[in-house]
Amino acid sequence: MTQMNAEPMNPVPASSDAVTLKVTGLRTHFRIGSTIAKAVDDVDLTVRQGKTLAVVGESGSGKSVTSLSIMRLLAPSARIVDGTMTFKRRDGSVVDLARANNRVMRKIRGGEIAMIFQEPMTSLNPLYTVGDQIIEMIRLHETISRADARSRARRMLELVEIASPEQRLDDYPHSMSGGMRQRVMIALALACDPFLLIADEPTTALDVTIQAQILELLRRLQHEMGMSILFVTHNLGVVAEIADDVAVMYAGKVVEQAPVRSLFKMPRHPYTKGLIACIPDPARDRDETGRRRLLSPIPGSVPSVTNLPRGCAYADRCPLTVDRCRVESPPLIAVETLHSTRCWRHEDV
Ligand SMILES: Nc1ncnc2c1ncn2[C@@H]1O[C@H](COP(=O)(O)OP(=O)(O)OP(=O)(O)O)[C@@H](O)[C@H]1O
Repeated sequence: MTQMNAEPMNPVPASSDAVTLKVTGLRTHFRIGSTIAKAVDDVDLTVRQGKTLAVVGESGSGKSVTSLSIMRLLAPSARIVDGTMTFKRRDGSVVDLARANNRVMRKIRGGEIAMIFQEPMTSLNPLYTVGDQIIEMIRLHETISRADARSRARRMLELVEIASPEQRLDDYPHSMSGGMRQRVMIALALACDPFLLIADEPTTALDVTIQAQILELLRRLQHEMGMSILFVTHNLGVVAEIADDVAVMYAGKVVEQAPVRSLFKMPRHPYTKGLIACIPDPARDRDETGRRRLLSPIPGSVPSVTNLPRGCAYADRCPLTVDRCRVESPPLIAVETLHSTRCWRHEDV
């Protein structure tokens, strides 16, 4: 195993309850002509230090807009209209990312919070060698000679298990395979030893064996570097592999957040329960005679964020809906320490 440093680079504090990022009441809306799309509407999230929070939900539920809000990389038509995003910085100070000025955000982006995407070429420039891109990233955030930055860049490639790292530094991204480019993007993201890594569907486009290798790599790097990870995915199977905590999003809201075991063992929102029932399981999905049983998909579809209902956005699809659900949107209710749900009927789930 390649190891850059035996000690965690961001040592995890004794208290496992230390929090790297706390998002409270985040609302990010888009203006489309005279219509308002409430892409993110009252999101609460907690990323614990040194832990992975997976944000899971169907397409369009607001996962990417949440991560882009944290990075403050939103499209010009988007606006953070409410909420706080409290981030603990490297120097121990605390900043509200919703209100930080652009100069502070430029320091934080890449240096303290890094992001990786589904498509590595979103981050990699095809015109520059891999080495030049990592060196430039390091020198943007640190006063360091080119030679020292190059040797750090080589160590970063070693860390992400790329063979012959010295030679690979001089390669262009297009000469590499998809899995290798993903590793380079991770090396680029981690070059400045971030406190928080936001990974937006980083394994979705890869085939399953490469996907498993990348998840394993992220787990190892997190252990060695002590960083927190916010992992965006629509795949609950991946969540089970990588997460410590899970936030389930639906129509712009977090409808349930819990430690991964509690969430799978005792989901307290009907939507989470429905998602879990959709995970293929060869043992469960056969009847007594060994015949394949059909999976039970959730009926209906997610309401449009330009026309959300007055009460719970899941009411039309939910088997537990009562009158109250259609008129009053439930708040996030704590059902246990670290476990909360947005459901009036949580006791009956
Ligand atoms: N630039 C934009 N202008 C208008 N609406 C947008 C824009 N970007 C996103 N949205 C809307 O915001 C909502 C949330 O989108 P988001 O990309 O966060 O979903 P997601 O959960 O990440 O989905 P996916 O898994 O497909 O990436 C969607 O309804 C989407 O159409």
